[in-house]
Amino acid sequence: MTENAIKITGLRKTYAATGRSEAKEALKGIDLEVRRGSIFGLLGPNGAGKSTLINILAGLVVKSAGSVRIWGFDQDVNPRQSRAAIGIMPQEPNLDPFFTPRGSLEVQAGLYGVPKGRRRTEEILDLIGLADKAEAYARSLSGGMRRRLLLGKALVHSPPILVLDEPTAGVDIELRQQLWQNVRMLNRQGMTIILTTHYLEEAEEMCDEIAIVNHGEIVARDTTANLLGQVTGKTLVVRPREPTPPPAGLPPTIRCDAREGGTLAFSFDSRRATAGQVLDAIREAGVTIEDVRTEEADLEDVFLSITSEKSAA
Ligand SMILES: Nc1ncnc2c1ncn2[C@@H]1O[C@H](COP(=O)(O)OP(=O)(O)OP(=O)(O)O)[C@@H](O)[C@H]1O
Repeated sequence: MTENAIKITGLRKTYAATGRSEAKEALKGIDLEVRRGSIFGLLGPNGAGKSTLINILAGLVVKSAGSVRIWGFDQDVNPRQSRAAIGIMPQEPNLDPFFTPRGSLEVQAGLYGVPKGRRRTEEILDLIGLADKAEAYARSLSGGMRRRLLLGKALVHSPPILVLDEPTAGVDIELRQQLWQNVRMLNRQGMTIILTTHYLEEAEEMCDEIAIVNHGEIVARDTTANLLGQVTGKTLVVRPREPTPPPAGLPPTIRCDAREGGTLAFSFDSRRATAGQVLDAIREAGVTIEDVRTEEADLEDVFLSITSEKSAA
């Protein structure tokens, strides 16, 4: 039987009350399994509990209840092995400004007890594209280089699982692509990848499977394709040649709302009609189309469809 990369059961976290704030139940009993070898997306809005979950995996936050197994090691029974099985690229660059990239990687390897003969410092410098900056002080590195160094630090102990916490927030396109190339390559070599992101497009492109966390609970857990397939509502935004009110005479399956700026938004269910059929219906209803664009499903749509299904059930 194959062990999962991660197996979480009944995980709860309540942050204690402080003088200023009330106690906060950040995780309300999470069950989650992540398959070995997958690229797994953990999605959710701000404050959903993603960082809390990741920090528990990293051993930085102490859970209130439940069990966490990392690469088969129970965190409570084998804390050292479970910590060694995971590498975390944190959200915030927490680099010592006086270390060089080579120095940072060496220190990190030392912290994980990697013997000198088994360190992969030069290989990692190459991978993250910092070989020519190996002796530069961290404070002289660009934001993008710092991010890459954080990825390098997460890899020094050759963990089988890599966790990336919002790796592309505020990152330019070039760095984003480089980062994803690296991640794909590591995954091809067998590494399990877990990433959090706010961007559904990114998750759609990268992840095999996704869990959506909201208010400390998992509200959806499926393959990416299945999850996106749940969003069947589509919208065509039309700019009419002349100012036009929402036309009468549309089929009942198409809804029309007037938007600011004189555009009309036509919403329909993609299981019932194609965009071409909707465009025909719009023309038949007497609208002359100057311009048209589609609105793609985003994380919000997935949330809306999931929560409305739950409340309708
Ligand atoms: N140290 C803390 N003490 C008290 N409450 C906390 C602490 N850390 C997080 N919280 C609260 O727990 C909830 C979950 O926060 P968490 O940071 O895990 O969410 P998140 O999904 O990672 O959000 P983001 O995307 O903004 O990082 C939030 O309501 C947050 O205010």
